[in-house]
Amino acid sequence: MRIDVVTIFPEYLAPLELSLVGKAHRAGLLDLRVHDLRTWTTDRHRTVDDTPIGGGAGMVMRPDVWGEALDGLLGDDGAVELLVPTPSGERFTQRTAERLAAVPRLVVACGRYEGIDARVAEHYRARGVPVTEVSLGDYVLNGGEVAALVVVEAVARLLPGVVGNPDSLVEESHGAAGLLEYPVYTRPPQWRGHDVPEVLLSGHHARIARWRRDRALERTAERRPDLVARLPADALDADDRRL
Ligand SMILES: CN1CCN(Cc2ccc(Cn3ccc4ccc(-c5n[nH]c(N)c5C#N)cc43)cc2)CC1
Repeated sequence: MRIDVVTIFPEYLAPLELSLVGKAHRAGLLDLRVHDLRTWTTDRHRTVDDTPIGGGAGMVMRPDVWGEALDGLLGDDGAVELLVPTPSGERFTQRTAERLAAVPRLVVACGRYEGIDARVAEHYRARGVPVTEVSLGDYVLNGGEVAALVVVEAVARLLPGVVGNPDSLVEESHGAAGLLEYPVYTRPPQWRGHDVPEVLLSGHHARIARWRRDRALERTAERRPDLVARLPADALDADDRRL
């Protein structure tokens, strides 16, 4: 999979050269390329923004500079998806990450200021490019770079060979079960007067699995009742319903 990230702050994406994503990049499992949007400016001040038409505070990113940058990165063969982080986007979820992990090429357009001129997304949609506008959540960031870091990491870890133990991708929070993750522990069994739950030391796998599911259900009901409400009717068995 190839991911191109376009930004006026390329150094913001430097953390992607660390850890798993960096290893995947170096191993050739992920072709990650970061581009400075100012490369495509033509004036001596390398201008990427202008005042908003219709008035309002702040500045808007110019369509012409973005067009020059994206024309070079987006074909019109549909094999490339344009991802635009924005406060007004659809919520980015694990389902989004799973879908994007199957896309051959992704171009992430990181806006700044008040955002990117709306005609940019409109133009590439009209040219048949799949364009997805995503938001990380209901809070305000200063630009799309943090979202790009999140998207690249969430997608890259789903690519074959990136995560050492693929089983760890199965039992994940917000995974197929739709529940939050159960609490995890490691050694020592006693730490500052806090003991690991006895059942986890029992070696009784069925009881451990039951305990973990119970804790996941309790956590989800307590912290994310919206996820419980979305569970399919057959998701909870009789044991679950005793809680
Ligand atoms: C007058 N009002 C009219 C509404 N605007 C709204 C607004 C517009 C842009 C920005 C800054 N910004 C620029 C590009 C960009 C991309 C993503 C995100 C982003 N924020 N939160 C998420 N979950 C994000 C994601 N993903 C923010 C971005 C902030 C606030 C304010 C002024």
